Amino acid sequence: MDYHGSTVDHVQSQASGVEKVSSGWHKPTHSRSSSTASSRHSRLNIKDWEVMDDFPADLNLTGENMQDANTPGICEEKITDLFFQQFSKGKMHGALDVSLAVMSVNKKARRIDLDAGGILYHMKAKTPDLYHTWVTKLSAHRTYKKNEAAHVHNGFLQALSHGSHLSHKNSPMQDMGTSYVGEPLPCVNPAINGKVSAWLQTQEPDICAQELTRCQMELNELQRLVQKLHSLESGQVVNNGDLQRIISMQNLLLDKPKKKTGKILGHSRTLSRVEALGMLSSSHLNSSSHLGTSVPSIPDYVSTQATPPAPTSSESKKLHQDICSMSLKVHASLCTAHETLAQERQRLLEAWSSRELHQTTSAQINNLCSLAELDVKSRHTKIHKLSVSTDSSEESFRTVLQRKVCHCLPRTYSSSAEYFDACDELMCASSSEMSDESGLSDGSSNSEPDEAYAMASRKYRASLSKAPPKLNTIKNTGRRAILPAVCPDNSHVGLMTILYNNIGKDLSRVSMPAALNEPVCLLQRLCEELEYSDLLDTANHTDDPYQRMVYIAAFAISGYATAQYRNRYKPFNPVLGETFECIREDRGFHYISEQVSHHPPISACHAESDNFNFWQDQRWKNKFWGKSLEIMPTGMVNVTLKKYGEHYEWNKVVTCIHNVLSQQRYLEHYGEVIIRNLKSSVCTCKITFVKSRYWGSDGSKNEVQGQVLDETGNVVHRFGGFWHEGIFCDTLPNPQCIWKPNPQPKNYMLYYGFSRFAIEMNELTPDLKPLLPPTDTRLRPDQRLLEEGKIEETDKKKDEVEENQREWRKIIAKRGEEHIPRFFRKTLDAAGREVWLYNGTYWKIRENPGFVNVKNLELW
Ligand SMILES: CC(C)CCC[C@@H](C)[C@H]1CC[C@H]2[C@@H]3CC=C4C[C@@H](O)CC[C@]4(C)[C@H]3CC[C@]12C
Repeated sequence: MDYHGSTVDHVQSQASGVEKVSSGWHKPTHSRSSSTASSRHSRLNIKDWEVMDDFPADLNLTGENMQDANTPGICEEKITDLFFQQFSKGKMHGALDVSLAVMSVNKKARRIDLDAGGILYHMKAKTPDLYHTWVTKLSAHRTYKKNEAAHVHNGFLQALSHGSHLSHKNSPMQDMGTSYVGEPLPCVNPAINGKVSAWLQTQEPDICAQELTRCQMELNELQRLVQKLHSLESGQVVNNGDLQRIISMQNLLLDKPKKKTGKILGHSRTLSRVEALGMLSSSHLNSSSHLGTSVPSIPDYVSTQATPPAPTSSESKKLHQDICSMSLKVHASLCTAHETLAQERQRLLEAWSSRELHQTTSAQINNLCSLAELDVKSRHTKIHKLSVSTDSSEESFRTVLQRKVCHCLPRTYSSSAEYFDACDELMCASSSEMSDESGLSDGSSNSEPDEAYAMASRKYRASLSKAPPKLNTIKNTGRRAILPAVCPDNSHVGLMTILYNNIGKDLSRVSMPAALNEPVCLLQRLCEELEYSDLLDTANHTDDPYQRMVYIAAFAISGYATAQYRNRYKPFNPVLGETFECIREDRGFHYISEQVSHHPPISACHAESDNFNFWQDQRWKNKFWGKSLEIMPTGMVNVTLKKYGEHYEWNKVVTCIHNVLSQQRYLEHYGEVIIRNLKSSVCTCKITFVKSRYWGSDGSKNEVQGQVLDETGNVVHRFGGFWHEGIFCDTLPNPQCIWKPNPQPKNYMLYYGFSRFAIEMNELTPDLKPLLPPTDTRLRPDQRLLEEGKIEETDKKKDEVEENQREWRKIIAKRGEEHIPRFFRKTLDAAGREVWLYNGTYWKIRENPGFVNVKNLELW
């Protein structure tokens, strides 16, 4: 399989050595990636992507066909009963459950993406034929598995109604495949058991299926009669396919809303399906069956096609009668089927809205949902569609008035121009798109074989484990060592429900309840990248330029360490003009940051010490793949070392939030970082954040490897390790561990997973308060309330802050003005990129005349 044509061809042949690349497909480059590489490829049109809500209308395969989906000439991948597997050199290297993955296809580009949460496959077919074959087979397999899942789901409910535990040996769940093996199935509360049981007993589970089968038989009979009549009277043979199409069109048209306006009303999904098929079929019918522009109803069709001017024979008279009576039967059966479906729907609705059942079973229902993933899939489809739009308009301001988590039916919010706390922009990207390529999926410029990486990785791990651990000695910094309140449990917050309730919105426009927030904002998250600023101090005292580079590299890696424990909550999104200062006498630096742009959101920061200057402006793009969200930062990080007058600059890698919508969320960083010394070409550094190898164990997670190269490209130093565990450099005169993350504070899981450094950031001491500008994050009331554990008040306050900001922005816009950041100015760097640089005023004003004596922004 191929990600990006020729690039990947090249990478493949290098990366996998003797890899047999099939005539049609290439192996996915899953394990190495380059965030920089992604920009090399032109972006394909988003509109060309379609999220498969299986099953393609024109395909008529059954899942059974998929048991043997080893399409010839399609490399070494195959679809087995449950999994998409990848083979290389005869070894199975990875597998994903195709039926549970979100599948998006791009026919034009012949691309297929499968997002299974933990694993993302991006594939490209070499020919349209192969593309078609794969889409067909994958879809057929998924449909088959879905039906199977629905069956199991049914079995599950029946088992519930009989009070049996599903993990019973012979439970249908056993057939579901390895993905469920070992997972404890929901334990059933007897009260619910009774309810479900009563409910199930009142319905005959197969009645609907029986009705439909009957309908189908009758329709077949009707079709036979019409055909016969037609050939008898006109001598023409009615095309079997035509009639079938008409009938299926009729079925679809039943869905169509009464009102036929140009605008799509009602249930968008049903409509789009109808419309899509309608477009397909009607154009097809127009050309193939002489039926004109409109699609007639069955009776119309029967009368136009089958009714002769006058009955010509007794045989045809008889046929007419038969057709009439059969039509009546079909009508009656359809009515019964419709009624049964309506009743079932009503029962489901009632069961769902019954508070008691709902509350007590929500966990179990969640489980069921994730098992069957049928409904979830359709939501994914919508969410996926939402996420493709870019977020650049003023209209993305959004306040969710009703923040309580609500499991009720989809609700729409009426507020049109709203401010939102972007994940409020988790999503807080400058743009969010469904992408054609990703850092992860990109062909990587990494040329070393996987084995070499794996070996080096084992070596680094062994060396790191021998290095003495960092002692958990809490140095007395005079700062707080604990947050005032523990974090709220947000496991009940159904993200899917929130997103479902916001259908039609870009992901980045969806506001979340405060229980999902952590009491730091993105300006503070940026500051956390300085937690290991001592590495820069060391670099500034290292005379050898190559060794110096090793420390700079370790610093660049260390900024990612905090992600290990920070995937349950999201930072506050700073409002425009918000600032955050951080003076760390103990570490010798002072830091200032400001939110300089709202659309796109940009946070600029600058820190200075005796040894270094550090600055960056943070902006990024989102790519949502259905289950995972990739964050692709676009700004550069800059460090100057005072002693050597050097300026280092590097890019950031992609951060992927896997399983973003579930509690199994985790963060991964991947891609390549290139560190350049802008003042001298004596050395450069390449760091690879290795994408977790899907065939590897947990041992290969969070791997990082790097090299310092001299001017001619020779490797001078090698280092490696894990961004959450430490970095070891074995080429130094004295091979050593150059960085290890600080041990986490006690009970850190109760405190948002914060490090000691993070705990200290938002502290507001009485001596500091009068010195801060009123725009400082520490003074932001909603964040303070959250820190104090007052969740409900936080929600209210957050609305107020956002409302305030919205009003202010409206006023500025009305005046035709633009907000000018106070402490940063926009300029172009040497490479012509737009950057935000510190304008030097903050610390001066703070010192004299002091922020209390100048005009400030009132943000809250
Ligand atoms: C639904 C919610 C609770 C999910 C949690 C989302 C969290 C994990 C997301 C939201 C915003 C994200 C951050 C956005 C931007 C960056 C800058 C990048 O250079 C490193 C990763 C980092 C710092 C992200 C880490 C993960 C992050 C904090």
